[in-house]
Order: sequence, then C-alpha cells, then structure tokens
Amino acid sequence: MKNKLSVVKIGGNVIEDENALDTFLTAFSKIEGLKILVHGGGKLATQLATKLGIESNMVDGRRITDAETVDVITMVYGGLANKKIVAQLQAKNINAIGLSGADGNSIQAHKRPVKEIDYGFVGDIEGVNPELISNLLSINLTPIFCALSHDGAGQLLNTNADTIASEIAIGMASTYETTLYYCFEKKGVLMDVADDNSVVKHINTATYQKLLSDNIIADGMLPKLHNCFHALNNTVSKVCLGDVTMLDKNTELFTTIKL
Ligand SMILES: Nc1ncnc2c1ncn2[C@@H]1O[C@H](COP(=O)(O)OP(=O)(O)O)[C@@H](O)[C@H]1O
Ligand SMILES: CC(=O)N[C@@H](CCC(=O)OP(=O)(O)O)C(=O)O
Repeated sequence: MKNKLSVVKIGGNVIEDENALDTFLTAFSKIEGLKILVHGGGKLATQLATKLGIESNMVDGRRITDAETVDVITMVYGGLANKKIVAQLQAKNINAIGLSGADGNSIQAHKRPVKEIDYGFVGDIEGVNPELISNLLSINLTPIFCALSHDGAGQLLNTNADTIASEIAIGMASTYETTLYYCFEKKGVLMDVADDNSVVKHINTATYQKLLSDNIIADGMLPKLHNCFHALNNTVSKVCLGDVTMLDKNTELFTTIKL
C-alpha cells in the first residue's frame, strides 16, 4: 500500500493576513503524515510593485511578468513570503525547507510562447523532480514551495501557485496516495459566492460541466477547478477545496472533487 501524502496550497488572501496565516500554519503543522505546502502571494507582489512604482498587469488571472516584475516576484515569493512561512513552521516544530523550482531542479519549465499575449517571464511546467522531493520527505523535511519555476538556462519564471500545486501532486502520485488541498478564504465551491453556507460538497466531471454552464464558477475559481481536474485526470486520488477548517477535519463543510 502506498504512503499517504497531502499537498496543500494556500492563496494570497490567507498569506497577507497575519492571523489567518498563523491559524493556517497551525492547522497545517497538525496534518498527520507526509505533507508539502505550496504558497502563492500574488497580492503581496502587487503591493510591493506599487510601492516601487511598477504597474501590475493581469490577463486571465495571470501576471504579465516583465524583467522588473520577475525581480519583484522573486523577492516576494522566494524571499519574504517563503522564508516567513518556513520560520513560522519551525516555531511549530515542523522542519520546513523553502524551495523555488530552481532549488534542487525541483520544477522545470519553459517560458510561455508568445501567442496573442506576451506574458513575459511566465513558466509552463515541463516536470517536477519527485526523487528530490521524496528524498526530502524521507529525512523528515517538509518542502515549502513558492510560485517560481526555472528554465534550466538561468532564468527564474513565474508560475501560478495553483498550477505548481497540481503539478507537484501529479509528480508525487505514482509514489504516494496523494490528496491535493486548495485552501483559501471561502468554504469551498459556493453556489452563491456571497453565501458561505452554499457549499457544493461533492463535484464530479458531470456536475462540473453543469456548474460551468450555469456560470456558478467564475474568476479565480475557473483556473483553480481546471487545475483540480488536471490533477485528477493524472492519477491524483482526491482534491478538496475549502477554508482552514477543512484541514483540522472538524468540519464537513468543504468541497471534495473526484472524477
Ligand atoms: N462558485 C464560487 N465559489 C467560491 N469562490 C468563487 C466562486 N466563483 C468565483 N469565486 C471567487 O474565486 C476566488 C478564489 O480564487 P483565487 O482568488 O484565485 O484564490 P486564491 O486565494 O487561492 O489565489 C474566491 O475568493 C471567490 O471570490
Ligand atoms: C503567472 C502568475 O500569475 N503567477 C502568480 C503567482 C502567485 C500566485 O499564484 O499567487 P496566489 O495563489 O496568491 O494568487 C502571480 O504572480 O500572481
């Protein structure tokens, strides 16, 4: 039987709120068994860019990443956000190790080809390095990934954190029984975004199509659910979406997705 592995992604809304981040990291530290954290930080990057007088441009939820912006996101994702999380997990007795995709060649990518839109230094993932990640897990380290990949030729690339989480879960799924958790500020996929009690508890391929055609899923939820099904179609066992209470298993109010 395969060992269980939890791959957990947290979004920018949780990271930028110190209390929410602490609550999340406490819940994450209590997850039993092997675990990996992937964090975003898009809002923090936008805030720092504004302070530096650099305009942020998003197209379809993806950041146009020019040369100045790739420096900003490297500072924020690989530096401030990643190292704060690692230090706070150390304080909770989790031996966390922070990684970008360049560290240990853990996430290989290529610069997105220019079609109608030039996204700049945005990376499309080619593969992850499951051996490295398994080795880290085997010596009791907990990998903490930020939203940076690399092209193998010296260039760091910006890759959406939801995508990094699904690709890592896929990369690990042949070795571990892998569950992917998307943890954000809502209780799951909601029928009405304004009503936190309207959680859709179970989604499968058929109900996903219905939610799409009824326009229930919008904005950031569109690429997130695309990543969920991409993971499930590539041997990840289960995907769950919800707020922090989903992790401590004290609630049944979250969304579980299976094919
Ligand atoms: N049906 C829905 N259920 C829940 N959230 C939804 C839904 N449709 C759109 N959203 C929006 O998607 C957002 C989550 O996407 P995003 O901001 O990209 O997440 P993250 O914080 O993980 O980066 C929610 O904050 C919510 O405003
Ligand atoms: C290419 C691209 O758009 N990358 C994202 C990476 C950060 C991220 O995904 O952060 P959240 O999870 O907090 O949204 C960005 O720069 O905003």
